[in-house]
Amino acid sequence: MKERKTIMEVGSDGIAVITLNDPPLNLLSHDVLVSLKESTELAMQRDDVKAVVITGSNGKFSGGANVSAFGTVPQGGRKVGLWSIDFLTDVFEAARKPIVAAVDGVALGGGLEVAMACHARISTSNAQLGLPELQFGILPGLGGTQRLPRLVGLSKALEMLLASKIVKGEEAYSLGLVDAIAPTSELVNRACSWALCIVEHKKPWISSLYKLDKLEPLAKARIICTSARARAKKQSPNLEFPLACVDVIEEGLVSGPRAGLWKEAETNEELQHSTTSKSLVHIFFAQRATTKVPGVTDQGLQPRKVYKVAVVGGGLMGSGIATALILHNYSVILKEVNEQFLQAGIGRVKANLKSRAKNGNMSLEKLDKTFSLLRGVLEYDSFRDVDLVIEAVTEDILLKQQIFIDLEKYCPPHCVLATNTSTFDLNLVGKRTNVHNQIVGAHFFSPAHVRPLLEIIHTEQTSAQAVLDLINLAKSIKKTAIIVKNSTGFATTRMMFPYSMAATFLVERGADIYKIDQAISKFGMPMGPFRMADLVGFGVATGARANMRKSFSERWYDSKLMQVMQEDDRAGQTNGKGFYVYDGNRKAFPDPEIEKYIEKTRRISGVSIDPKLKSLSEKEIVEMLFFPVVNESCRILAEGIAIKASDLDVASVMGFGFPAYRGGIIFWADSIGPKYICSKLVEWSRIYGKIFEPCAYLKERASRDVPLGASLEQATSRL
Ligand SMILES: C[C@H](O)CC(=O)SCCNC(=O)CCNC(=O)[C@H](O)C(C)(C)COP(=O)(O)OP(=O)(O)OC[C@H]1O[C@@H](n2cnc3c(N)ncnc32)[C@H](O)[C@@H]1OP(=O)(O)O
Repeated sequence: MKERKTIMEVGSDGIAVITLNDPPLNLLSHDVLVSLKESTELAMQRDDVKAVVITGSNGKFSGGANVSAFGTVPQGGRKVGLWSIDFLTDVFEAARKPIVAAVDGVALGGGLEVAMACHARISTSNAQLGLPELQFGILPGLGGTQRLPRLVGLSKALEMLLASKIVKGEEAYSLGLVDAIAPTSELVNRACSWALCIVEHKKPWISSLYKLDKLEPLAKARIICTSARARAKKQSPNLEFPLACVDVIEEGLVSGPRAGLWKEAETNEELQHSTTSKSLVHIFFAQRATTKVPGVTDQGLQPRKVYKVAVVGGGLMGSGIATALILHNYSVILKEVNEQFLQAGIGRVKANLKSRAKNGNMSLEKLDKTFSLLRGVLEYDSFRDVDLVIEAVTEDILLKQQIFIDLEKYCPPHCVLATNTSTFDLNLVGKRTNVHNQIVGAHFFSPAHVRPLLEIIHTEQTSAQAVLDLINLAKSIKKTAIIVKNSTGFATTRMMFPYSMAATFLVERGADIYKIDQAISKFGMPMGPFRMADLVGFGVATGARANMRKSFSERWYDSKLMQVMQEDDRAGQTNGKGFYVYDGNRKAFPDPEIEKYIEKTRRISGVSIDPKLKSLSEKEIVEMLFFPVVNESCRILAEGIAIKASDLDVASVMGFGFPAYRGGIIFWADSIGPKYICSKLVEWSRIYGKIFEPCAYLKERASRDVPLGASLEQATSRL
């Protein structure tokens, strides 16, 4: 028998408790909404029902609409406004009996919209409430754009909507989004009592849609909308949907909430079919798919509990990693080689915490408590009871090898031994040990306590348990992990090297540094390759570059530009002079002087200006920088280094800031088509050589017009 999507129980007090019942998240599928409608109508008809309480099974109210159904035609066809206006507004909110929401767990998107259409809301203090629809490039579609501003005020609503911000129950209460807080064990009872109080006129019966007290006067509201638009444009100049969100809210303020509801429904109908929304939905699922790892997560293994972690090396990476760990309540030992380095490392961790406190993300009391989880050491003696070690010293293979010899000697047998490297072959790192099954790569991105990606690398010999333990640790420190096979540069460093290489290749042949950076920023990257090189610093990653050059010599373009600049004491943002010059506030300015370094580099390399490359359009610049990245990503897939294409999408977005609304590198490439990309690479490789030559995987997919993101099985089934 088909399980019912809502369960209704009528108590002796005359309250019908309707429970959304589609675990784990009670997503609002068509079936769930139909069932909610039927149960609500039944409750309204029954004479023994005085009021209704809506709640969710499995400790969760609802995670909102099922986003995998976006853009598809729902069962029974699509009628704009069917659920938002015909049901939630005209049946549910207009009901003759009061309805109270009892919110635990999550009430997100459509889930919160159902709760806001109720006449009161009781929540637990830890419940998570929000309208994160904009993270999918759509607007709330069940009246959220109209009800949220009327419950919490326009400014707060815009802040929550435009940033997809989720608030906890306590904050929701202080904002007026919920009417009372109750512990989980008493939640439904409290909601029932509240509903009875409404029936007995002891509590107000409020329709959120017509609430006025929180709304700013129209003239002020219009100013707020105008500045919200300006902020949204500045923050995401390529995106239309944040502006559409403000328009829809404003329509409701100017012409009334019902007009706002219609505009919301019509706008959403369009947005759901947009490429932007499809790309963002893709990234959402791609991110969740990263930790489904054949041979690891399908083996019935349980992750071991990690109590104590050691970090070797207190430099920028090590201190960032240690910060990330203590921020998530791990006890951490930080090891350095001498007192001076140790104090510097500890100082960096403290500075990281202080900067969080300064930004209001942490109280001073919490800072002290968090900092107390860190202990600095100079010897390995205290490594005897650690569960996991992360080595994070400079990219020096001999040093790393020595450290792993020591780790084998001092750490317990179960201890996972991770190396934070961006390029080195793990077998080389552990070459002089006998613990290859425990060695795993943990490639963090700097600053490690901020950036959300972790690349986990395994060799043929790494045990599934070690990988699983690290996946689990990543989850607990809120990192998205992609799992890849051991090789030089792994997936992330390798997929991006052709990007900066192509950029300098073009500049040496006449393309303008600042025009390149501008084109790439306009495309949606946080900054262009030269501004990025300045930020990272020229001296950083020299060891990594040398290693990459050795492994990929046949398609490596060895530009001397940075070296020439370094010889003249230009090191990037750190010393105020790189491809840009910087003022005291770290503001970057183009520098005409740069031309002399480029000319010197041209003389060294024997390269001359190419008129075609000197006058590239912005579109051509984007293609010449990113198509080589697509090409290298194809090699990575062909060699089985990444498990699936969507992992590279996640890596490009979370590791390098590739715009999520383009879906990640492979998704974006497929939106252009492998045929076009391959034809361009063929054309450029004929003129400019190996660095642009398309690989066999790309050529083969292009010739058969099979998407690059299709798995091998999918690709084969199209034969
Ligand atoms: C009409 C409306 O206005 C439109 C909407 O409602 S749009 C949807 C709004 N809702 C959201 O944005 C919530 C998105 N989901 C989340 O943020 C998180 O999943 C969560 C906080 C609810 C739960 O997090 P967590 O417990 O870590 O579980 P998580 O792994 O993310 O999700 C569990 C499973 O549910 C799936 N899932 C979660 N939310 C989903 C959604 N809204 N639609 C479809 N699938 C969803 C995940 O893909 C995952 O599937 P898997 O097990 O096959 O990998």
